[in-house]
Amino acid sequence: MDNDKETVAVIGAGSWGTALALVLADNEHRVQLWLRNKEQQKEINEQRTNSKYLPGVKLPENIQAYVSLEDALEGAETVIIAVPSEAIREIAKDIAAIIAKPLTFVHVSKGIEPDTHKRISEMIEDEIPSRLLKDLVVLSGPSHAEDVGERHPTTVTVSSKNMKAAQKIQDLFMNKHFRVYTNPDLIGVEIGGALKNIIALAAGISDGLGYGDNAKAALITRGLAEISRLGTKMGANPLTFSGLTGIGDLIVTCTSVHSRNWKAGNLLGKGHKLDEVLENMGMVVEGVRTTKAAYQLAQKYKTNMPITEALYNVLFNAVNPKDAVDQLMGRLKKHEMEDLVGILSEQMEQR
Ligand SMILES: NC(=O)C1=CN([C@@H]2O[C@H](COP(=O)(O)OP(=O)(O)OC[C@H]3O[C@@H](n4cnc5c(N)ncnc54)[C@H](OP(=O)(O)O)[C@@H]3O)[C@@H](O)[C@H]2O)C=CC1
Ligand SMILES: O=C(CO)COP(=O)(O)O
Repeated sequence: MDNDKETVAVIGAGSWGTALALVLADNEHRVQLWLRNKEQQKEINEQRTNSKYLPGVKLPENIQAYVSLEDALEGAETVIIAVPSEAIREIAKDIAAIIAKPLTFVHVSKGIEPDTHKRISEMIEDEIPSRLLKDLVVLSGPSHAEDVGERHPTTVTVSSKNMKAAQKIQDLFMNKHFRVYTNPDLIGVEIGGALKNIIALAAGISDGLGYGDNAKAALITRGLAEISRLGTKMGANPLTFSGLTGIGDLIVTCTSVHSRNWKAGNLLGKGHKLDEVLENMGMVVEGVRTTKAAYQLAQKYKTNMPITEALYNVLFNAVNPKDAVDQLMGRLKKHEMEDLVGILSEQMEQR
């Protein structure tokens, strides 16, 4: 493994930024972790814990927390952006105003922007001028911070327009607990990571309603079908959806009690209101915003996404979760492999 030691800035000390800082620190890099809360900074630097976002994990001395973005970026060649998708533009703009030379950026966020329908890498490209953007890499896959904090075996994928840069980030993070793959399909990797959160919210609702494993398996399988359908139309390689950033992340987020999206869905299924759920979570629930974006994208690309549509109605049109499930189950009968049938009949017609 090629692990040259370097100074890495991690922007965002939530659960994921902190867990990734730990991986980098285990690889003996010097980690400069940026956050906005002075109390949290003091706790990390003095007690070596981040009790709000990653309780029970001892952080090594080579992680230093900063509230000044300038200080966190000082001497860093690589910048990991680990804030919720809603904060990406603001943070990217702030970084661009500070740095003087091009740096490698890695984003680890999972979302799509409503209205613009931009992926995270596209939002970063909008905000950081190309002269300051050496390379841009995404890191995604089935990886709850809580498990990474325990150093449990975890696998993720990195992707970039420049695969040499992706390989460099693979080396930066890779260790015996954290295995990193590469995949050149940047669109597929970003779309899979973003859209699985919609299905995880739905799986949480299903569990909250007291429906069983059959319902969850159905949501995961048919969820993957609609993610692949939209993702392929947006330019992704369909094979990516059977990989870590597709089915892999869908499985972990729909089945883990650690998932913020599943937890929020679970409370909705139990009858709590969306505002109340989000207020009490204390951590980001990306699937809510992405449901809006995916609902708009389904219309734009004329793509059938019944689970996304049902969830959109629960979140934004006050449809009762049980009624939404009844509507999903009561739709017209259809062929399971409708996309495949469509492709095959087109091919037959062309012969
Ligand atoms: N948690 C996980 O296991 C994983 C998360 N992800 C993705 O990583 C991203 C971050 O998630 P996660 O770490 O869980 O989120 P958390 O809710 O745990 O933490 C969010 C962090 O971002 C900071 N933040 C929020 N808004 C702003 C803002 N406007 N400006 C600056 N900082 C801000 C928060 O700071 P403050 O405390 O001051 O509010 C906090 O440090 C998401 O896109 C998520 O989908 C991906 C894989 C795994
Ligand atoms: O993306 C994740 C795991 O891979 C985290 O999902 P949650 O935000 O639902 O916890």
